[in-house]
Amino acid sequence: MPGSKSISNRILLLAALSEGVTDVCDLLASDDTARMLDALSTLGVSILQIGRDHYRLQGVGDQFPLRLPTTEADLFLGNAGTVFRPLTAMLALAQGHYRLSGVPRMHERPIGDLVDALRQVGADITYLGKEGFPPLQIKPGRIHPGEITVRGEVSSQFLTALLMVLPFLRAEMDELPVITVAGELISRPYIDLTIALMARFGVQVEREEWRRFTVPADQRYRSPGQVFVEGDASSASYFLAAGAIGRGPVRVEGLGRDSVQGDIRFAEALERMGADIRFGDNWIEASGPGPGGLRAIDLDCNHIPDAAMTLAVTALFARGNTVLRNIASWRVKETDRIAAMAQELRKLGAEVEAGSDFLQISPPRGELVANAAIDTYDDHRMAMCFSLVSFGAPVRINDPRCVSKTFPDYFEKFAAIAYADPGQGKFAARIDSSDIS
Ligand SMILES: O=C(O)C1=C[C@@H](OP(=O)(O)O)[C@@H](O)[C@H](O)C1
Ligand SMILES: C=C(OP(=O)(O)O)C(=O)O
Repeated sequence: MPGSKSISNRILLLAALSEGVTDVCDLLASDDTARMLDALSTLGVSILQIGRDHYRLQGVGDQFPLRLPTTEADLFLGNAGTVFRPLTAMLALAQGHYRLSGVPRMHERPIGDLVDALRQVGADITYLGKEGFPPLQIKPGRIHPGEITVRGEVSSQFLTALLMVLPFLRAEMDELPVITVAGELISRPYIDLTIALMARFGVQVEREEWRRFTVPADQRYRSPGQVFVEGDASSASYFLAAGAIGRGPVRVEGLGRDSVQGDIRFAEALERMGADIRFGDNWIEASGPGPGGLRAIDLDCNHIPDAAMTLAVTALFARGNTVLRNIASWRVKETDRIAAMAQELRKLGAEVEAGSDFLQISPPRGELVANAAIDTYDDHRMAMCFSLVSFGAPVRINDPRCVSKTFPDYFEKFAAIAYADPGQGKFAARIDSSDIS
């Protein structure tokens, strides 16, 4: 598996904010990590590419207030939530003038909760377009330590962003910088991931439940020297589903039973659907009962928002009605994923009910509709998920290159599992640069 997007971008940011030199190995090569690398080097962080997936960063050091070598920059951050949100927090604390923008869809993805939270500690942030959304203008603020309250129900990335800069809100007296979460906190495993990676860079977060977070004074980010990025658990979900839908086995390498990524729990969902899952230290393997042998599932997906999309397409191969609950955050990601998923599944003959925060999917009574043209809405996960349809019927996937957000050679790898076992019947993939079928 290619490196985890969530780990890659966190490590790059933490390395940039550390004292010392960090060697980052097995970094994901994709649009989202390119946005982070470009932004950090524009901001004056020295980054050396040593090998294809190996980068050396010289951190700007831990200082209060935070100062970056570049004090004025216009940053284009694409559609990368794991870049836009954390950099907003970092630059709000830095004493400079920065403009942050992205693709049109990024300008429809909310950021108001994070901006409100940063303003509580003196950040100077202006909306350049619609109130509550990028693009943003950041100016030197009068940053002071204090209590921050942030809402947790739109995206966990706001809390992640605040946690990562919390060591820079160092109190001058006894007061500790504290973050309190208001309302429900969604996508919680990503917060565990943030805290685990901060610890690797020498900063221990203390928390009471998932409500109150603090960094005891005088902890600074220090480079761990060398860090390795685990394989991406969300990317693994497509291959594990392939193993479950076909007979498999399909083995993914680069992550295993002790993964720090929440999406590893996708494997449990497949198991509940009837797949056979095995874990090693550095691999996961899925095999299945074959087409038609899986059972539908009713699942609260709050903890696996990305991998849950893979379940929606796997549901086409399962007996019964699959219900995916607690997925309201899908509406503000790369596209409105609830609407997009419902629309495209229906093209295959599935019966789909889409609610504000759930999807119910019943597979077609007979065969899947053959040669449906699936639209991908510039959403990498739509393209990757719908490749699984090919286990049941030929399918065309429009604009497939959107996979470059997190997995540029996805279809080449997917085709490789097809060719690895031609005995599985009608399954074959044809790829050229503009068209996948
Ligand atoms: O922190 C992260 O790395 C991520 C958090 C999740 O977003 P939300 O917290 O908005 O659900 C997830 O969907 C995204 O792909 C990556
Ligand atoms: C939601 C996703 O991305 P982002 O990091 O841009 O939020 C995703 O990768 O599914």
